[in-house]
Amino acid sequence: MAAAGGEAAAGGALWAEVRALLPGAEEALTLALSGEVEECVPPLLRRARALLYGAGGPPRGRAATALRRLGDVLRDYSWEKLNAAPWRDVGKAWRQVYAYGCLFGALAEAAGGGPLAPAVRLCDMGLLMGASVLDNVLARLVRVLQAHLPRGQPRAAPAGSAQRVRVDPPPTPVIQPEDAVPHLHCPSLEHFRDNYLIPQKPVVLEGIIDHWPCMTKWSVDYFCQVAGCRTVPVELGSRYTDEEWSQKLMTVNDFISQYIVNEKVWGHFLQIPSTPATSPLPWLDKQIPELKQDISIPDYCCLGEGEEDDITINAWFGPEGTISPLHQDPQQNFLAQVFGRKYIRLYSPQDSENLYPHESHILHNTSQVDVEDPDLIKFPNFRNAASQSCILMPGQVLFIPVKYWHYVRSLDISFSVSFWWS
Ligand SMILES: O=C(O)CCC(=O)C(=O)O
Ligand SMILES: [Fe+2]
Repeated sequence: MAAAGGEAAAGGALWAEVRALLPGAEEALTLALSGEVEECVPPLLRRARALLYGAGGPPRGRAATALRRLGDVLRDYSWEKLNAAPWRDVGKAWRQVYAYGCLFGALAEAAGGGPLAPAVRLCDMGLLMGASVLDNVLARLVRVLQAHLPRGQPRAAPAGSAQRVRVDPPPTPVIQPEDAVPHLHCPSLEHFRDNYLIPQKPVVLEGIIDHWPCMTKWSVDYFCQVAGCRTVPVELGSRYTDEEWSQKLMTVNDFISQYIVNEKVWGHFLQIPSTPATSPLPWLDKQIPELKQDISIPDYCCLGEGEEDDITINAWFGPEGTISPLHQDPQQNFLAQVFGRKYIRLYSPQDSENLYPHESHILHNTSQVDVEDPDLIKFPNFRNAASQSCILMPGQVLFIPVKYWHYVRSLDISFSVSFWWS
């Protein structure tokens, strides 16, 4: 009895915190949308709102079941709209309906007093695929839910890993001094601007991120602890040009246990040096602000003309052997290495014709050449392309000028953060 009473009290505390995120009165939750949706949708939203406020406490029993179902219907209906057109053409109102579907579903789960992982997943889906509603309530709700989850455990070694045959990693490339990207320690803004930004020359900057909290805090275990239960977008496949490459949503814990901890096993079975990678999608920014607090925007970005809010921050977390094929991006880039090492090869945009970009529009920014094993019969001019290379070490930041071609291979389990700026 005592235990049940304790659980009820804990559930009550959770509901009180959840409820405090929502307006006090039913009409104050306006359900405003930024555009038109089909006329059957607003009554569904209002019905869900009435169920939420009607009980005076957490919806229970039939009210909870009805709220959960309405959440399902709102998500299913808007999901079809989200997938019926290219992403940029999907109306914001439909993404808001999807977010409301996630919100009502997550609230029904939280009210039910059961495990909270499904509610966390719904919040993440809404954050990833929906548009912000009620002053970004899903981000605030997931923080509350996470605080009530048991804190993630450091990962255990995979069962039987000690007996498995380990594959030797491919050798670390040797870089000739004449091909090495220059290194600079904390240059002044002017020196960087005049010698690297204006002439568009790559450089490795040292000493500029040593004070970032991520440098001491972040590790695979730390991610399991702060974000293990969070659903994030992941890219699976050794390189995005491969046929079997795909994107998937999965929890950080699942990604780590399947693709980071077991990566040597993969390498052994598949006899390939490279294994799956995580995503460049903005989950760091949107979903897990705890991690974003541990980094900052490099001061040198102020030399650009764009606004700080327009800087795109990408997180790259993957096992040893993950490859980003040779490609170019439309903005300047600071690629900051937090842990692990990366081998990076760079080619000037002036060499583009020697790099054989794919012909299709979608892969036009990607070279067809496998730079570490080029087919010189198929791509003979590749031998005329001049490259620079570096092994990016933890604490170093590589400046990649806009449109500069870059090829990246992780030499260890690696985490990098890139800042795309203009
Ligand atoms: O680190 C990687 O694998 C790729 C990084 C990259 O392409 C970028 O930051 O633009
Ligand atoms: Fe890139």
